[in-house]
Amino acid sequence: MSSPDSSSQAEGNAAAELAELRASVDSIDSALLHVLAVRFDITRQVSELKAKHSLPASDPQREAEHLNELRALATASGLEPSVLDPVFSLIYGRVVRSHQDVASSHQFDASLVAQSLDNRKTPSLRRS
Ligand SMILES: O=C(O)C(=O)C[C@]1(C(=O)O)C=C[C@@H](O)C=C1
Repeated sequence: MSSPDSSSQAEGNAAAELAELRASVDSIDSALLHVLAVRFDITRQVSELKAKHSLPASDPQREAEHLNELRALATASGLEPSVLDPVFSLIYGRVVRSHQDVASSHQFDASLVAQSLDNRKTPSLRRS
């Protein structure tokens, strides 16, 4: 049987090992966050491009094809491919919403410009 001393030492070792593993998890999460921020920065440019050219916000075929490529990559990296589905469904959902928001604000801007051009055409009512 282990003495109280050796079991508290084992607990201390486990706590130290857990802290070390958590530090690794934390740095990986920071890297993930950074990569995600860069991805959203690029898809923000896609939002602008799609809004400017009135392209559809969502492209299910591109999503399906890309997800298939990623599934193959996941398998090759020893990852269970199904973990990708909820992650990418969330990412695509967010991106499509951003595309829609940017498209609406472009439409709003365009209608304000049209309105102000229209107002300029309307003869002003002058009092005689
Ligand atoms: O590639 C596009 O057309 C995008 O809008 C980007 C993106 C993505 O986040 O990867 C987002 C939405 C589309 O449905 C497909 C892909």
